[in-house]
Amino acid sequence: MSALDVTGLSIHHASGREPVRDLSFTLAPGERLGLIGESGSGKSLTALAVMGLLPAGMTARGSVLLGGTQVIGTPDRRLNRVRGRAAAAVFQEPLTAMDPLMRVGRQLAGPIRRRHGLRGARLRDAVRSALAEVRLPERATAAYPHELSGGQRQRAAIAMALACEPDLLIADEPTTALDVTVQAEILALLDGLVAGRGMALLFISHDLAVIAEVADRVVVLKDGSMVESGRTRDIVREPRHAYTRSLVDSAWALEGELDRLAP
Ligand SMILES: Nc1ncnc2c1ncn2[C@@H]1O[C@H](COP(=O)(O)OP(=O)(O)OP(=O)(O)O)[C@@H](O)[C@H]1O
Repeated sequence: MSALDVTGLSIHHASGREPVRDLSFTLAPGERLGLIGESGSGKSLTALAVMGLLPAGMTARGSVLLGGTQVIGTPDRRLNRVRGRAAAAVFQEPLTAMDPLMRVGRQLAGPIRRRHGLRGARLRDAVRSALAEVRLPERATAAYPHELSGGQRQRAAIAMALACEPDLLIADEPTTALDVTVQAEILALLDGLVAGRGMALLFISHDLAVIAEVADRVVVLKDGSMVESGRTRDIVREPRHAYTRSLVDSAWALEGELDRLAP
């Protein structure tokens, strides 16, 4: 069974607009797929539709099979049993997933307790090892989210997503708000965690260089439609669509610029 099977997904807005049109892609267990496109191309709405979390006024048509469960048209209370286990998400701004008034350790304890039924000292140990897994120091347990740096907050949000032991991790621009060194650390962390746990990964970014680092295959979105898909290596070497070519050219131009400035 696929970790995710999206067929003919369209997203409609009450105004009559269709920000995502007829999108299809599949993710096998343990596979890593990148979704790339410029701002407004429909990447985030696709991620939300996969989780059954579209904002009010938006509806999805087509089919989204998440771990074998049809997401489209399924009531929230049933999807709640699927979310977390079949898929968990991390977003650009980790604070969206965190309660600003609750210490990090307690926030992490919630999903761990629900998933594993642990209490007391065993729960505290599990929280400690979840923090260690994302390379956060033990003292982060007692911190409020605003007391952590942006990179540390993203690590905590990743730990919360992983606490549910999902088969699929959806990462929507998880490094975009971070500075370049921290970005590289978070990417390396995600890479190791996804490999170590054998999770599938849907990685969303507007940055081809970032996608190339983590994804085996890529789907290119433009104005809500897929213009190209294939193995990342093939797409970087031989883009077929003019839009993909422009993404590849600008990624190489940046690389060239860095080479030129190198001592
Ligand atoms: N809640 C909403 N209500 C109305 N329109 C929306 C809503 N969310 C997104 N849109 C519109 O849908 C389109 C796709 O948005 P989406 O956020 O999926 O793009 P994106 O590719 O993720 O862009 P970015 O990289 O900037 O996040 C855009 O035109 C956006 O303005």
